[in-house]
Amino acid sequence: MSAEAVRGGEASAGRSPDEVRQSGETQAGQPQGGQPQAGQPQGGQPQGGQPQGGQPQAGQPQGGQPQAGQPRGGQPRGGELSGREQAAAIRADVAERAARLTAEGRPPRLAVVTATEDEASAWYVRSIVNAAGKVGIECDVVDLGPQASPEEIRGRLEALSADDHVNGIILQTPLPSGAKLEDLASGIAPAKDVDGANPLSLGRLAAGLPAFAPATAEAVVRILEHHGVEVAGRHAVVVGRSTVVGKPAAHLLLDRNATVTVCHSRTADLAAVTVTGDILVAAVGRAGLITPEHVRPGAVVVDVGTNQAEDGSLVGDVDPAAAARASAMTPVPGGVGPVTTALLLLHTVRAAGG
Ligand SMILES: Nc1nc(=O)c2c([nH]1)NC[C@@H]1CN(c3ccc(C(=O)N[C@@H](CCC(=O)O)C(=O)O)cc3)C=[N+]21
Repeated sequence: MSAEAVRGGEASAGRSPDEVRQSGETQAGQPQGGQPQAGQPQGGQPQGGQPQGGQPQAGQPQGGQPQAGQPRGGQPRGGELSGREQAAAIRADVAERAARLTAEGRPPRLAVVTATEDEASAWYVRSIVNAAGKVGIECDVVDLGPQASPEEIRGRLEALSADDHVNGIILQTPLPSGAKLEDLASGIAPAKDVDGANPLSLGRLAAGLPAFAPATAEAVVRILEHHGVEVAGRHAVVVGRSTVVGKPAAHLLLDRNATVTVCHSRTADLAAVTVTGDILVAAVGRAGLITPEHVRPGAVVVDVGTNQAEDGSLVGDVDPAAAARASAMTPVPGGVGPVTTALLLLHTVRAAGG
């Protein structure tokens, strides 16, 4: 992958993570075996659904007013669904939990395993190390280099899984050719699988059982919750079917009672499908793939893409011009990305028992 790299881009569908949260009984984010949960508020009910008090919420028609798909005369458009404040709040919570764990003599520790020179991945690793340091999580980067063999990577994951000092493990993507995340990640102990990459985690997620969700997929639904965007009963269209983002995001949305459609590179007439979405999630890894014509007027758009533009800047999968048609849209940078990193840290303290 060169110019384009995404969290879970379709092209690199070789990654996974997971978690779940049910809108009821089983909650997600809980590793098996009575372990602590993954980044999820206890108590079942997704919060953030509908704030009381009549404040206009992004992406929610007020009082029977225009629905997505109808012109929204007079409604504010182009609202921004920032992830920065939410990420800061999550990190503050993580810092408290980490301090408690450290005081108890069991400092939380995350291992980041990487075998790539990909720029987006390198950026993410630096950002994890940096953020972990600030919240009091110890972070080891295990750089195996782009020539690492699948056996070598798997061996490391198994050793880290067996290491009592390590609470969380993330295997960065992309991987060297011939190595497949879905394959290798089965070497990550489910209780330490903080980016939900082990196929067991994804299976549990799909089955509605507790598991860590991929941080990026969880960030999609958390950002919607945070901004009070109603999900239940609405049509969510997810573009991209990677194991790290598209598929798990679809499951998380389904768990929150959305009606979910998943599109991909072989979808015939993509725009005809995406314009039916009240909520549109773009997780493909191609800059500008989603144009204004793909967006239902009044829809809420979540842009998961982190593509490097020719000038080196970071751009999403969604053409910024689409914001004018949306009632609200996540920015890139400053949207899903910061929440993703914060959730990975939250999963780590959860895995550590905090
Ligand atoms: N197993 C695995 N899981 C991943 O989730 C994963 C991965 N491998 N490999 C690499 C990609 C990349 N990725 C990003 C996460 C946050 C930002 C992020 O926070 N970006 C900032 C801005 C960055 C900038 O300004 O350059 C933002 O959106 O505001 C970016 C990229 C996760 N990835």
